[in-house]
Amino acid sequence: HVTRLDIDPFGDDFLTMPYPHHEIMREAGEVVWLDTYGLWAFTRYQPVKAGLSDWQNFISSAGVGLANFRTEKPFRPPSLILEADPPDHTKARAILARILSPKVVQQVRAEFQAQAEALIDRLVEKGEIDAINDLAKVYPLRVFPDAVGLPDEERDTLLLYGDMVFNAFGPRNHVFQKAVERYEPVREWIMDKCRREALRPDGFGDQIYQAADAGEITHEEATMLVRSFLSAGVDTTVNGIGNAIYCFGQFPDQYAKLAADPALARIAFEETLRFESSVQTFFRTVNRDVEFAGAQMQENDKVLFFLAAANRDPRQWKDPEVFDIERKPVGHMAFGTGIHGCVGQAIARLEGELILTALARKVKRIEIIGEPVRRLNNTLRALESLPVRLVPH
Ligand code: HEM
Ligand SMILES: O=C(O)c1ccc(C2CC2)cc1
Repeated sequence: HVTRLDIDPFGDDFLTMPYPHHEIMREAGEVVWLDTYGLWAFTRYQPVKAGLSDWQNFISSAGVGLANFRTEKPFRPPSLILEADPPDHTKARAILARILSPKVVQQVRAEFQAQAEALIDRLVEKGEIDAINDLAKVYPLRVFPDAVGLPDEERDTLLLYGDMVFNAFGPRNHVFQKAVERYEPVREWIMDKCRREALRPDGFGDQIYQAADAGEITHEEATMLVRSFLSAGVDTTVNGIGNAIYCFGQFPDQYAKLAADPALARIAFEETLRFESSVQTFFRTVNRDVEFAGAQMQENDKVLFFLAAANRDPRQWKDPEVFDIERKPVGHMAFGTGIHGCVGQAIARLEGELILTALARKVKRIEIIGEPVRRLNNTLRALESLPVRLVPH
C-alpha cells in the first residue's frame, strides 16, 4: 500500500518554505504518490540515493522534468548529457568530466581566488550590500564565463536563461510562464555564444570543440555541450553562494567559527549545500514496470527526487535541522549521485570555498539588515535580494 498525498510541490507556499512539506512526505512512506500531478515522490535519503543510482529503471532521456519527452515536445532541444542515457550519455559525460576535472580546475584556482579577494575587498569597503546582486551574482558571472571563454558583455543574460531552464523542469505554472516571457531573444543570445567563433581559444568552451576536432563528437554536438555549460554553470553557483551567505547571516555563531578559522570554508560550503540545497529536485521517468520500495511503478510514470528533503532526513543526519559547519556532510545529495551526479562540482566547490575564505579573512560578522526577498523557481532555491552588513575584523 502506498500513501497518496495532494501536496503541490510547485505551489507558491511549497516553493517558499518546502521543509514542512518534506517532513510530511518523508513520514508518509519510503515512496508516496502525489495526486496533484500524478507522480511518485522520493524524499528519504536512501531511496533518493538508490533511485538516482538506478539509471536503467529511472531514465533521463525522457526528460528530467515533469514533461515526458516520449509524449510531449521538450521546452528546448534536449541536453546531450543531462537528458541522455548510456551509451549516448557516456561519451558526452567523459568529455565534460575531462574539461572540468579537479586537475584542470586547479589551473583556474589562482584566477578564481584573485577575483574572489578583489570582490570581497570592494564589498567590505562598501559595508552595506545586497549579498545577491552585489556578491552572489557578480562572482559566478565573472569567473565561470571567463573560464568558458565568453565575451564580457551582457552576461546577465545567462541568469535569465538559467531561470528559464530550471523553471522548465517544473509544470507550466505562473512561475514558468513569467520566466519564459522573453525566451526567444535570450535563446538567440545563448546559441550565438555557443558558436566556436564566439569563444576564446583554449577556454572550456573551445576545449569541447577540440574534442570535436579529434573526432570524439561532431561540431554540432559540441555546440550543444557548450550550451550545457551555460545552462548549468552559473545560476546554480549564484544560488549556492547566495544560500551560503543566507545561512551564515541566520546563524552568526556558525559564521564566528568560520571567521576564526577560514580553513573551514571548503567543508562549511558543503553544509550550506546540504542545509539549503540550491537544486531542490530532479525528475526521472520509469523505463519499464518495476516494483520499487513496495510501490508498483509503471513505464512512463514520473518520479520526483527531492534532493533537499533527503539532505534533511533524520534517518541519515543527526539533528538535520541544525546548520552545523563542523558536521562534514559527506554523501549529501545536493549534487545528485550516480552517473548524472554533478560534473561541475569541482568548479562549484572551488567558487564556494574561495568566496567563503575571502569573506572569513576580511569579515568578522555578517548581519542581515533587511527582509530577504525570495525568488520562486520550480527547481532552484533562490533569493532575489539579501541586504547585509559586512562587519570587518
Ligand atoms: C552549487 C552549484 C551546483 C549544484 C547544486 C549542481 C547540482 C547538480 C545536480 C543535482 C545535478 C544532477 C542532475 C540529475 O541528476 O539529473 C547536476 C548535474 C550537472 N551539473 Fe551541476 N550543479 C552545480 C554547479 C554546476 C556547475 C558550476 C557546472 C558547470 C558546468 C554544472 C554542470 C552540470 C552538468 C553538465 C550536469 C549534468 C551531468 C550529467 O547529466 O551527467 N553544475 N548538477
Ligand atoms: O546540460 C544541461 O543543459 C544542464 C542543464 C541544467 C543542469 C542542472 C543540474 C545543474 C545540468 C545540465
